[in-house]
Formats: sequence, structure tokens, C-alpha cells
Amino acid sequence: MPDTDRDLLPEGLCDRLPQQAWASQQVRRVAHDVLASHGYERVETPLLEFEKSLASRMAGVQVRRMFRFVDPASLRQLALRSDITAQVARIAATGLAHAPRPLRLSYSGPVAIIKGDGLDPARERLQIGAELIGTDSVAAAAEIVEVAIEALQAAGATGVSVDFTLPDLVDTLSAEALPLAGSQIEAVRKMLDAKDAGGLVDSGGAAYLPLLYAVGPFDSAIQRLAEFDVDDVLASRIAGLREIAGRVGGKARLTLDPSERHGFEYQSWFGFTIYAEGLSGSLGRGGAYRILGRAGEEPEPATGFSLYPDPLVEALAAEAEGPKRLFLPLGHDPQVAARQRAIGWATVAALSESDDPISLGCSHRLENGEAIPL
Ligand SMILES: N[C@@H](Cc1c[nH]c[nH+]1)C(=O)O
Repeated sequence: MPDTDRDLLPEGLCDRLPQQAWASQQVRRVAHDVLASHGYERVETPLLEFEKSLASRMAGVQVRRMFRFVDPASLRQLALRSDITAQVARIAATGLAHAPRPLRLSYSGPVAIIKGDGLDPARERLQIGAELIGTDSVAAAAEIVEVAIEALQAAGATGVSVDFTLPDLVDTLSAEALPLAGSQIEAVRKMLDAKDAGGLVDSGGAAYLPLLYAVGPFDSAIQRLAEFDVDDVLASRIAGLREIAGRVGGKARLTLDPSERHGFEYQSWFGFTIYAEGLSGSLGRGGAYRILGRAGEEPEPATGFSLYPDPLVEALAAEAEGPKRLFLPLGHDPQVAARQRAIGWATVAALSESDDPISLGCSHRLENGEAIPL
């Protein structure tokens, strides 16, 4: 049989050629500089690990999105990481269980999912994030949102906006104030997520209808949510969100969509999605969650965010120039060349007389110890 797919990559996977790889490295570097400057120490985690440890660290993690297979060595089920947060949570609960809290950790790397998301067919994405472990207070949430905005802006995003949500809203309301039968909860969540008023009524969630209108610019939407919250079940959440918004309001445009759940698998009282002007889709999300420890141990509160900056990488690759390249002719002085590299040039040394500086992407040529424009 002819080997027709030898040169193909599976759907949703791609290479990054030099310009894109440079842009990706650039985004990663500046984002990590911001995270490190706020005290988030970097950790590195394996590409794959036991499915169980990825799936059971937080309640709500979906394994059906992960690539899973049996490890020929241990004969145990492995999974490719789809979200580094779960791995960082494992580290916090094991190797760094005794490290002082709050513990600030950061990470980045590719993550993979079986199926792309909505219109985005990518099955591998770059994830960059930070987790603040030991607390899910309003102060922690505000810090996390601020650092997420700063990291994105440093990486080149402009017109950043943050959409707040309350991921456990339906659970909280249905527990007492607006009771739902166990079987109705999922349907009501779905209808709220789809913003389907008719479906919401049909699924027994008519009392939840006002939530569909507590959406939009933060100040007016939170006001509507507060008016809806007659029993004050959401009072502490609303006060918390107002405080966070007060802290980050000057740095980004803020909106509220209290019942938005897209992509929120395990976040609890607070969540947010982050966008930037001119880039399609969201660039990341974050929120408060709980890390499950060993049996019998209390879960540990945490707050964090993950950026998915691929659209930003693409924009940077298209717009920005990579490092300037200086051509070194045959017989150049190696010490002069080293000095040029030390002041920021990327040098391209001729290997033969036929090497052409322009076709090798050089803008300058080294002559008599100086970089001369071509
Ligand atoms: N890892 C989550 C976002 C998050 C980080 N920390 C808390 N939430 C995601 O990618 O959806």
C-alpha cells in the first residue's frame, strides 16, 4: 500500500515554523517574567501521568476530553495532560504539602485534548498559568485576576476584558432558595448556559429566568443580580465580586455573566474568562477551586488562572520581526562576532563562498568589525 499519509499530521495538530516558534517563546518568556515578578515560582510537570491522578484531584474534572491509553510498562491507564492545573494541584498536595501557604506556583507547556473546542479545531494548545494555593479569598481572587491581566498585556494583548461568572451558582441556589429536583439541576444548568429562556422554563427552572438578564457590563449586571437575590444567598459572592471588580476595574473592561459555565469544570464560587481586542475566542480563564487531598483530609482552597495564548502567538508571529540577523563572511574575526552577539545580534556564519546573506535572512553584514546594512 502506498504510504500516502507519511507527511500528514493528525487533525488539530501542527508544527510551529521558526517565526511562530520564536513568537511562542517570546510570549512564554514575558508571561513567565510577570509571574515570577509576583512571586510565582515555576514548576515543570510531566506530559503524561496516571489518568486517576489527573482526574481525581479536583471534583468535576472531565476525563472524556483526555487522550487515554494503557502504559505498556505498568499496565495502568495513563492520560496526556489536558490541564496543568490538576498537576500543580497534585504537587501542592504531595511534594509541597508542607511548604508554607499561601503557595504561589506557575507553569507553562502544551496540553492536549481529544476534540477541539467549538470553532477552534486545535487539539494541542499552549497553556501558561499561575496557582495561588491555600486560599480562595477575595484578596487571592483579585491578585489572580490582576496578574492574569498583567501577563497578557506584557505578552502584547490590548483592550483586555474580563467576564466574571459564578460557576457553582445553580448548586448554591438550588440547595435552598430555589430548590430543584436532582434530575433537573443539570438541565437547568444547560439551559442557562445556552441562554435558552424557553428551555429553562420547560426544564423546571422558571424561577431562574432573571439570571438570563443579569448579564453585561459589570456594574449594571451585578446590580440586577443583587435585586434577584432576595434571600441574600448570593450576598457574600456579590460583595466579593464587587470588591474584585473595584481592584481590577481600571485595568480591563469588566462584564458579568453569572451563569456562564463554558470550560469551567471544577471552579466554585468565583470564575472569570479573559479576552483581548482583535483576537477571537477567549485567551484564558481562572477561578477558585478545592484540591482534594488524601482520604479523610479536608480539601485545600486555591485560586488560579490559565492562559491559552495561541491567538496572541499567531498575531505576534504575523506582525513582529524576529531577532536581527548579521551575516559573518568567511574568515571573519570570531571575537568581533562574539561581541556582536553579546549586544543582541543573531549571527549567521558563512560556511562556503556561495552562502548568500539576503537569502539567509540577514539584514547586515560584518565588515571591518562593523555591521553594515545590506
Ligand atoms: N486550568 C483552568 C483554569 C484555572 C486555573 N486555576 C483555576 N482555574 C482551565 O484551563 O480551564
